[in-house]
Amino acid sequence: MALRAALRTKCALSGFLSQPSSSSRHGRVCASTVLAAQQRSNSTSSKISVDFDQSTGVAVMHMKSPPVNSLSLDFLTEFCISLEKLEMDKSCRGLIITSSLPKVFSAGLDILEMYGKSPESCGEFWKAVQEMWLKLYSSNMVTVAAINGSSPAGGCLMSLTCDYRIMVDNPRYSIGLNETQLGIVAPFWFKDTMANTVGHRITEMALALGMLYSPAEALKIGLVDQIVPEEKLMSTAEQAMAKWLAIPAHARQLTKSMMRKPTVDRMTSKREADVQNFVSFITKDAIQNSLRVYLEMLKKRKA
Ligand SMILES: CCCCC/C=C\C/C=C\C=C\CC(=O)SCCNC(=O)CCNC(=O)[C@H](O)C(C)(C)COP(=O)(O)OP(=O)(O)OC[C@H]1O[C@@H](n2cnc3c(N)ncnc32)[C@H](O)[C@@H]1OP(=O)(O)O
Repeated sequence: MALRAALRTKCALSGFLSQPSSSSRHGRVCASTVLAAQQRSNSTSSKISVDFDQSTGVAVMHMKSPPVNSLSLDFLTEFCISLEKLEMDKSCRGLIITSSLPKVFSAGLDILEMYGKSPESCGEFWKAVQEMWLKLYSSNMVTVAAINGSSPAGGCLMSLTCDYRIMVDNPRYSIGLNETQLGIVAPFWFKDTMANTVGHRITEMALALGMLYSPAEALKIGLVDQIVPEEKLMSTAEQAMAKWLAIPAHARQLTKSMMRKPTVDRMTSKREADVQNFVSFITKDAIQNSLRVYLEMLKKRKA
């Protein structure tokens, strides 16, 4: 409810995909300049910026929340607002999600939202995570993840909700659902999303061991669809997008829904219980202790 209220308030306050301003009142301008301006629009919030090209119907969402694009409540709220607005704009048919930060696509859920927080805060946070997943996994747009850095846990989940994943081929980057390494358990809908992509057995091993894969390994198991050099990432994403957009929209959307609906329905039917499960699990002393140890390890690794 809090997320929905925040979405309503923010939507009302901010103009999204701000109308391109015509510069004609400042005198004569080149027609192609005006056309280009009319065909592109930009929206920026503190953690997300969106470039929308009306000539292609494709928006690029840049995650820009240093240091690691962790999915905090604020980040998720902004993310969902941006997504909802794009979804409502009938001229937007495709979305590419990428990171503006070097080396990191997204570090996954913000651990500080789960550590030392009240049950109420944890519950609100979890609802926002559910909302992000639901919106992305059932989006009518073609969604492409352009993964230009590490993408553990919730970052991997975000990528998995997209229709197509392209990752930069840099062995320093990794991707996977590594929750067990933090002493926590990926919820059933994280597991379902991964199993729908790479199959049951690979998911079982990957989750149990908290596996993080290099781009080449991720390609091998089908966790990503393509790996490319960094400089080719966006052009490859645009090419993939064009291929998906060439399919008649109703046929593509119905097929997507047919493939994903059982997973979406399972989650939505258990949504409340899932929040309760998360809150009671994450606030346990033993789990809080595991998160503390993991946070300390992250800090030590840095030192
Ligand atoms: C049976 C019932 C089950 C019910 C369900 C119950 C529970 C499910 C619960 C939760 C599911 C959670 C999914 C998640 O997403 S958990 C998050 C997992 N994420 C990670 O493990 C990533 C950790 N981070 C890293 O590995 C690296 O930071 C990374 C490779 C992403 C980047 O490395 P880099 O060297 O560039 O940066 P660092 O120096 O490591 O980090 C900089 C800074 O950022 C802090 N930080 C990193 N990740 C996070 C994060 N996820 N949340 C919050 N903060 C993060 C890091 O500590 C550094 O901070 P500081 O030292 O500068 O203060």
